[in-house]
Amino acid sequence: MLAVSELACLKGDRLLFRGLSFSLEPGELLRVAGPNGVGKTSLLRLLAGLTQPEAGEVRWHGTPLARAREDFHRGLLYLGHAAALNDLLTPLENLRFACAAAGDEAEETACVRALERIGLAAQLDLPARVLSQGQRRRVGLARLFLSAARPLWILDEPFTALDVNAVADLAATLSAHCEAGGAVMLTTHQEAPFARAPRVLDLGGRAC
Ligand SMILES: Nc1ncnc2c1ncn2[C@@H]1O[C@H](COP(=O)(O)OP(=O)(O)OP(=O)(O)O)[C@@H](O)[C@H]1O
Repeated sequence: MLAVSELACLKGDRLLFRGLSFSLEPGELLRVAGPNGVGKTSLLRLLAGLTQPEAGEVRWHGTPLARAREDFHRGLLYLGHAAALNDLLTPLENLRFACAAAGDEAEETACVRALERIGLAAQLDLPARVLSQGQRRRVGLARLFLSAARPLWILDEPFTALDVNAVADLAATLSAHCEAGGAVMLTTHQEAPFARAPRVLDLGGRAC
């Protein structure tokens, strides 16, 4: 699905990593590990097309990303580590806006169902500014339930601020996506009860 070869990432005047090669196949869950500041978020942002690599190549189903951008972005769900909500809008409005911005036609009823599924049934009509950190995180994660058709999920710290039950629920959702033929690449500093242990890509040992 995704093939990364000889990737290098420069931030400011600091080379975070170089010569990074790995692949991600359907059904796989890949956890990017390593200490704070090693470059995990930078790697995910680079793969999501938000920044450019200093060197190396990313292929999507065998085609260099530069020539497969449209197809890649149709197949990708990227959730960054910040909740990125408009505080004046409700969870429902935020979710519909995020879907529209990503080019997804999300019916109101489907969005309501996704928010209920993620545990926000009682917060549907509240302004996002009054939500707790865990609830803000859940608004973003509700997109998972509207993105089954996107095979590749790249998630930066998706478990942050979630309670124990929500962590277990999210781990089950990600495991189910992989079992259905999707792939997940994520960063997290905490353990989660995945159905199968994730493959680990440790950036710590590769840092420059
Ligand atoms: N514009 C920049 N100029 C210089 N350094 C930068 C710039 N942007 C990011 N960095 C540095 O790049 C490094 C990698 O940051 P990144 O957010 O990718 O780390 P991370 O592994 O995700 O860390 P964490 O576990 O804390 O989330 C950090 O040391 C950060 O300070």
